[in-house]
Amino acid sequence: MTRETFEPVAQLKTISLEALKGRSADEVSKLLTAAKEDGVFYLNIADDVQLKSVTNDINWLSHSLFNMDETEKLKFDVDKLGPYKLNGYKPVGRNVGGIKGQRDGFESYAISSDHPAPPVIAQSQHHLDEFRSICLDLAQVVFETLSIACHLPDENSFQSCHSTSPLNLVRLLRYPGAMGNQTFSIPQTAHTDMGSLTFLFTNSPGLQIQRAGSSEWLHVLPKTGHPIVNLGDAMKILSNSELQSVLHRVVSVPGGRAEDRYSFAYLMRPEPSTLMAPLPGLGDTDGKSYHVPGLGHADEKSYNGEPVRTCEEWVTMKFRALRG
Ligand SMILES: O=C(O)CCC(=O)C(=O)O
Ligand SMILES: [Fe+2]
Repeated sequence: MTRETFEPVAQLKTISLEALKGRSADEVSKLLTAAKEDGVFYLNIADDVQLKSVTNDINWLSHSLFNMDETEKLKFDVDKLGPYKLNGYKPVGRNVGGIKGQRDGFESYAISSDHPAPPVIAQSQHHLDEFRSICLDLAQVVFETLSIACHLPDENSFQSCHSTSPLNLVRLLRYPGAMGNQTFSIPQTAHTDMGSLTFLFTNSPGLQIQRAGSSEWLHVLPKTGHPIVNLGDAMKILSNSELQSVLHRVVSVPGGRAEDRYSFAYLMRPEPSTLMAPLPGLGDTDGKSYHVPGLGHADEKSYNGEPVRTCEEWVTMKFRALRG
């Protein structure tokens, strides 16, 4: 496989976690630019020994889990384990694919709360807890830095609406290589993530992004010790579109890969009761009044012509549209 197969390459900013923690003015401004212009960046955590070890553990879990028999995996069907799709297995082909008429080409397993799960997940519980806790710490640094850069007061900052939301999840993914090897295919269709921040870990190329206003797809190549951090729709809405959510997809390049592609991510979402509208200080709702049956307290406001929903209601609505 040649590197040329994965051209053109996205030149993303690399943000140093250490420099963010030290509140380096240059790094704060670099992060803000990346969040405004790209909605995605590499986070340099290369020196973090604990994270290196836990990513190995999660990789092991992922291989063990996906190597189980399909019938075993389907006993934990994500669509049968709760409305928010926070736990369980999605087989290849359940979603639409990236090419018209084709289905998706990846299997995934969502893990959030205590739920019936294969024994291998129970065995990895302490690794999962460690992984979540590290990602929450990383997210806190990113939220605090972006809040400072956007001049947000503590009480209405990005971190104020994120703690350990029950809507957060770990997602393990496997893209079977044999399926993608014959022709160009798009196993994961173009989408923006619905939540706030996604910390994506992978050793394999295949991820592409498209910048706003461009039709060109750019490859995001994996970088050891650097999770890829995406901003999702929630950050765009909370920031009144000051910050971008990035459009991305996963492709298979002909002849580029015979082996399976693995990735895993920690997906962060706001707390369930957070209103999906700009944070005070970054914008305003339309001031129109809506009555939306069943939406309780959110019926007074609208944003961009849509009723303002809580994050919980909004996640449910997004999933209905995705599977639809
Ligand atoms: O597998 C990847 O690299 C991307 C996964 C992704 O975009 C997602 O699960 O939302
Ligand atoms: Fe995504």
